[in-house]
Amino acid sequence: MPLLTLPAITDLHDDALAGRLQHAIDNKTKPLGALGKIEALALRIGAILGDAAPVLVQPQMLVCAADHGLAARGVSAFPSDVTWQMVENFLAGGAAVSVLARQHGLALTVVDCGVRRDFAPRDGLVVRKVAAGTADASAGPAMTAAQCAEAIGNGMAVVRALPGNALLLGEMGIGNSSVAAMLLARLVGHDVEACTGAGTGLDAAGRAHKARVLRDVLALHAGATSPLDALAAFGGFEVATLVGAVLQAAEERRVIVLDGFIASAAVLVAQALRPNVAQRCVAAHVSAEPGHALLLAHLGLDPLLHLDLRLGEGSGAALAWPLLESACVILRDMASFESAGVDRKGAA
Ligand SMILES: Cc1cc2ncn([C@H]3O[C@H](COP(=O)(O)O)[C@@H](O)[C@H]3O)c2cc1C
Ligand SMILES: O=C(O)c1cccnc1
Repeated sequence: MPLLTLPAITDLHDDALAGRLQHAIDNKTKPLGALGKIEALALRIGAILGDAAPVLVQPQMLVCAADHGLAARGVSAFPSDVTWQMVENFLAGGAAVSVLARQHGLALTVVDCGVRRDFAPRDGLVVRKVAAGTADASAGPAMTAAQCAEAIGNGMAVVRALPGNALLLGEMGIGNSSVAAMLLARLVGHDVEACTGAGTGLDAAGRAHKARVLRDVLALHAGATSPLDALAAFGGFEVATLVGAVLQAAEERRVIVLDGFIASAAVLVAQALRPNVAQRCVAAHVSAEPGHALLLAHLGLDPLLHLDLRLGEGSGAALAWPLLESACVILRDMASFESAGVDRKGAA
């Protein structure tokens, strides 16, 4: 009996639709290609939603939170308690992702995937706790295969219950930039040093310590080479839950909006499991974490924004959201040369 059945993700390739979308964009009242990357964005959203006049409805910001045993090894500038404190802040409406989600009309759902502290029930909180934090990955696997499967299944179930056709990815979990670095190093083959950044703000010595710890953890789990084994070895519950969320959203052909390094690491795992996932993705921005550019390049995704963000939470995805809406409005509402009676280049 498999622990979990992952959805099949079809290839979106559709020459007829791609042709219609390209024709629509090229006939808008502008020089060819003049809307730059917004044109590519419009083509992508149209392809994902299977519609030459796409409408984004009920966008969902999903912030998955959990704690990491590895945080005890001093790989973050902040203590693990910040994870639950920030969950409270998300729910109280005061965090960056809370205010940006409110500004842009994004429904915010926070998932307790494995935070060490329990939360009082309230609107906007979904409890899908696998355990109170992962085990220390420097001593053994962060999670068992069964826990990993449970978290992925949780992410699938959470998205299944959410309306809309767009999913924005967010996360919170002190220590999780280490998880993203190790997943990138293992699944793509980069040296871990190149994947390791300051996270919440380590200085040079702290970053060197972090890279040493991660190198040892990678060596301890040298046999964890498959996507699921690597995910179980390094964690975390929020990343695994996001993997499930991404797979479910991909199956349903929702537009998946990546945030920073950590949310993107969940997409890296999902794409390694199901190679058509990245077709459904939009990279909101490239974060200041050095691994993020490497990760996006591997996925073949071109980030919309370069803002030196290094926050996570889904904040960058929320900031990029208006660009997705603009891309759809351009496809739907902008006049064509014919409809507006504007002469084309070379017309008499
Ligand atoms: C106050 C505060 C708010 C945050 N919101 C997101 N993160 C971010 O920082 C963490 C990753 O960095 P590291 O691996 O160095 O711990 C994640 O929880 C991430 O979302 C935050 C971090 C802090 C301190
Ligand atoms: O890029 C990110 O997602 C990020 C970077 C630093 C800290 N937390 C998140």
